[in-house]
Amino acid sequence: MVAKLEKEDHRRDADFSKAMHGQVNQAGYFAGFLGKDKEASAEAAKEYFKHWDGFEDGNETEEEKQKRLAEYATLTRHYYNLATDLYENGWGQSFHFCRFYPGENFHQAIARHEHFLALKMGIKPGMHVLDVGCGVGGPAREIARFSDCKITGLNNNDYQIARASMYAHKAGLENQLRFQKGDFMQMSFKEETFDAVYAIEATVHAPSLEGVYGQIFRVLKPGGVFGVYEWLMTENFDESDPEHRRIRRGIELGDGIAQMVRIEECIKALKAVGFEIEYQEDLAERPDPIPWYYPLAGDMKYCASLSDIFTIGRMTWIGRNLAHYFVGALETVGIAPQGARKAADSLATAADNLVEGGKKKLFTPMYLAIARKPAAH
Ligand SMILES: CC(C)=CCC[C@@H](C)[C@H]1CC[C@H]2C3=C(CC[C@]12C)[C@@]1(C)CC[C@H](O)C[C@@H]1CC3
Repeated sequence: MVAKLEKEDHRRDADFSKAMHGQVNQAGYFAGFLGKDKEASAEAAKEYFKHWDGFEDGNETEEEKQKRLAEYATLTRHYYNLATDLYENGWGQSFHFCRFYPGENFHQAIARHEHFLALKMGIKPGMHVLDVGCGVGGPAREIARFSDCKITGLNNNDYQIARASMYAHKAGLENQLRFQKGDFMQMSFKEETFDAVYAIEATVHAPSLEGVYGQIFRVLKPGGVFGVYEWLMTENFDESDPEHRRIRRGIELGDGIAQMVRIEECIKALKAVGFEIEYQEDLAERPDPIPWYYPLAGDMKYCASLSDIFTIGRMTWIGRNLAHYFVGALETVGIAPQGARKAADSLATAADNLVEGGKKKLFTPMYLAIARKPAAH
């Protein structure tokens, strides 16, 4: 019965995705953006923003919060229905942050962050690895090449799965990569399937870290390793401070997150499901000369290549205004779907709050934990 209902849900989501995004094309954002079905896009925007409208300041009742947590799967799916093309166009195919060295360009730094995780986890050639919340597969392609392993990508958004599969094919990596639709809170993999599991800035979308880490623990082989870059509020975050709550809410709203918790809760959750923590570090605390949030702050002085000028220039005052009025104009004349401007604006809100949270050290997008499932379990 459960399997039948799950199949029906999957079919419904797949139909919606096809209706909204149409044919998956290689051109990415612009062609993809204009080819959207207007009605389905408006529906995705309505379904996403109904969870936030009126509660932007972070003042909501416990009942409202519980409702959002219960509906995390639809909330996240619709967030990525709205955000994926904007992300790809503005950031690339690896949906995460990273540290930067002076002179290192944006895409090199992003790839190094992925290599660092693979190295810390000790991913070896031939291992079968699970990527939880794989996006459009940027990190999976990089880690498959870097470590010579096989990766299964898990994601609950059909559009992202289709794009990840298309890119894997284009890269000639079909033998190493496969992508599967699924909910990370109820994975359909058999227990003890994978040698290693990683999650890059993805498990923050879960309604409970213990829930998703418990699933990861279950599908790992005994002795297997889990590596995660987690989004968390730091020990400086004060729940009773309205400014802190406003920043957290801005990040949650703009990034499709039902609820973001503190570092200590992440550690507690890892231990509670049975992991032995081998390494933990907030990489945002390293004394780097360039802050992780510089691209979102539009800080042009750190650009290290021509392509950086386009990526970072988008977030300057001029770039942001151009994007705002351009998307707005396209929506007004009916070229862009209804809700496109609101989606783009909510990403701008996300950017502002991520930068503020980063500057005030209230938030980290790169809490690194390497945890092992005990061998004799
Ligand atoms: C949402 C989670 C858990 C992870 C994604 C992290 C980042 C890749 C995104 C967070 C905020 C996003 C924004 C953009 C790209 C992807 C993020 C950095 C844009 C730069 C895309 C282009 C738009 O015009 C502005 C966006 C600001 C926010």
